[in-house]
Amino acid sequence: NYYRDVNRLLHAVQKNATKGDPRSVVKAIDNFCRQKEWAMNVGDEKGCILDSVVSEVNPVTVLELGTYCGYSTVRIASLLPPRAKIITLEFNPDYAKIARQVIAWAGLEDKIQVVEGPSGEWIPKMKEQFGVKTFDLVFLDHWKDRYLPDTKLLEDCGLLRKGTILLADNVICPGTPDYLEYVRNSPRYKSQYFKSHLEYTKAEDGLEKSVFLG
Ligand SMILES: Nc1ncnc2c1ncn2CCOCCNC(=O)c1cc(-c2ccc(F)cc2)cc(O)c1O
Ligand SMILES: [Mg+2]
Repeated sequence: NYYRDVNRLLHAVQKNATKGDPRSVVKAIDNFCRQKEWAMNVGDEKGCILDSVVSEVNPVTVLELGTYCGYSTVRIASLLPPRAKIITLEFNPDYAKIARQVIAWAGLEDKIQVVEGPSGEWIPKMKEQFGVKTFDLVFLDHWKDRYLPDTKLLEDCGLLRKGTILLADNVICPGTPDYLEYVRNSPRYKSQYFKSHLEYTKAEDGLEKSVFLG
């Protein structure tokens, strides 16, 4: 079952990655998913695009929607300045448990807060619960039909500021048509598509980077 698979992914990290070395954790997961079992991490090809956006934005406050095993969480956190923080929301408690251990192996617990529960419930509580004013970067990688409602929720809760970057995974596969239509046609966003491939495959996929104009 799916839980056993993610457990094997964790063991591959603990076996092949150097404790405290985030990039070796990323490498170990990519090798495992390429050679042993596909898993829905953003992967190494789209991961490089993610790295370049993170390095360009140099965010202090990051929100990630959909932690899964923590691959992109570790990838982002490894590029953040010292005081920067990531809040990452995961709905599935089994995934959250694995992600916490992957994050601990990478030695990034101090930068990352894994929050369990549905994004729709937690986004309205961000300010009061975590003292967040606005996010500098939001990485959307959770249920594809939640990208649009959660983006509107982030707007309504005043969690986006002029210049906040939204980076969305899987806009082609599995696809997020309503979200794409919104960010590409709304006067409140400037959007750009980064063509790539579905993690560990030759299928087309890509990331959509959208700047909130306020
Ligand atoms: N806090 C929260 N609130 C609400 N919902 C939440 C949540 N936290 C998690 N969830 C639930 C969903 O989490 C996982 C979402 N990710 C994907 O489904 C995904 C699927 C594929 C894929 C699969 C099969 C194919 F054939 C082709 C592509 C590829 C990807 O890169 C994906 O990211
Ligand atoms: Mg994804």
